[in-house]
Amino acid sequence: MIELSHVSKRFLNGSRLTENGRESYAVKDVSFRLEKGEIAAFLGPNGAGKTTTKRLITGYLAPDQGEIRVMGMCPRRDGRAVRRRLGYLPEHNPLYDDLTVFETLRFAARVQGLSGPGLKSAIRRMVDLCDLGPHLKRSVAVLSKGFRQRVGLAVAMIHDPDLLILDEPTTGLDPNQIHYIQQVIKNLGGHRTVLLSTHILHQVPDMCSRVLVLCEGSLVFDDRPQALLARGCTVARIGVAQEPDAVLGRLESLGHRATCLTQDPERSGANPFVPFTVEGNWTEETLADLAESLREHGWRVGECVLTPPTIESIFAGLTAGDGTACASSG
Ligand SMILES: Nc1ncnc2c1ncn2[C@@H]1O[C@H](COP(=O)(O)OP(=O)(O)OP(=O)(O)O)[C@@H](O)[C@H]1O
Repeated sequence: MIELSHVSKRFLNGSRLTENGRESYAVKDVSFRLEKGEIAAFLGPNGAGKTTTKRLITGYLAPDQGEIRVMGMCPRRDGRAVRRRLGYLPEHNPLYDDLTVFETLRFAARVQGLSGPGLKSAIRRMVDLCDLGPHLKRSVAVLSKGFRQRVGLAVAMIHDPDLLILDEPTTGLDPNQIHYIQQVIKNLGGHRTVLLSTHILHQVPDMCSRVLVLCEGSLVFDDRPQALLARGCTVARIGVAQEPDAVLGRLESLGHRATCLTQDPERSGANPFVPFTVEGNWTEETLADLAESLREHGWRVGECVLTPPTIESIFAGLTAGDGTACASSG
């Protein structure tokens, strides 16, 4: 369905070098293949190269190196044919405020070359899928963000595309609307391929069958969500009755990355222990060793617990860029 093979893209902004003297690529030697029916989360920190990759897939940009195939076609050479089978919901969901919902759908259908009974049934399908029936006569200008997003999704899908690219489809929505959009997207899997970027990571395991993570232009992860979760390191939570800076310094000198969990430890009341999280692939044994080495330093150590990894902590480790994630195993 989509195949990228060693694709690179560089923007020439006068300077082609980064501060450390390396050539700067927006996308660097990226290869992946998505099959029909897959719902893939396309993740990465700001500036990782997600939008550039999506623009390469849609044919808006040409790669400097490598090859892209979308449904067997080259998105640059066969741009029109590719776009006929591709739906795109951009992050800011541009809609015409002076049209009603019905007019918006009709306009989108016409732009896709639909007319007559085909146009009518396409609108009906989208009204059912995105539950827009009671809102058809409303002006887009007065829609809530959630309904606006449903209309954007309907516009992107009105021509029944095989491939759907969604840019942050649930950002800024309330939990009910997020749930609704998630269900719509989940139901698309099987017969359509969906490439979806989001910063709301905890949605990913439930919604997606595949996860791609970009970092500084390179693909750093490509597998199932379960494989991503399995990569996580168990984090230690530890309470120490001591000045946070002293504890952080001590942990750092022992080779651990730690964070103080209380902004203002003075206010922690009767409890003298300041809580910290310490990254690493901890076990009960290695955590006990750490506590012991802090006690040997003359400090009182309180609660020590292991906390399972979250998708957010795994993502942070994958995209830290300094290779230290999960390195400090206690
Ligand atoms: N048209 C352009 N001209 C010059 N540099 C660009 C252009 N588009 C993107 N870049 C640069 O390429 C890099 C990747 O940007 P891109 O927008 O693809 O990242 P992103 O992962 O989509 O980020 P975000 O999550 O913030 O949208 C960034 O350093 C960005 O500044």
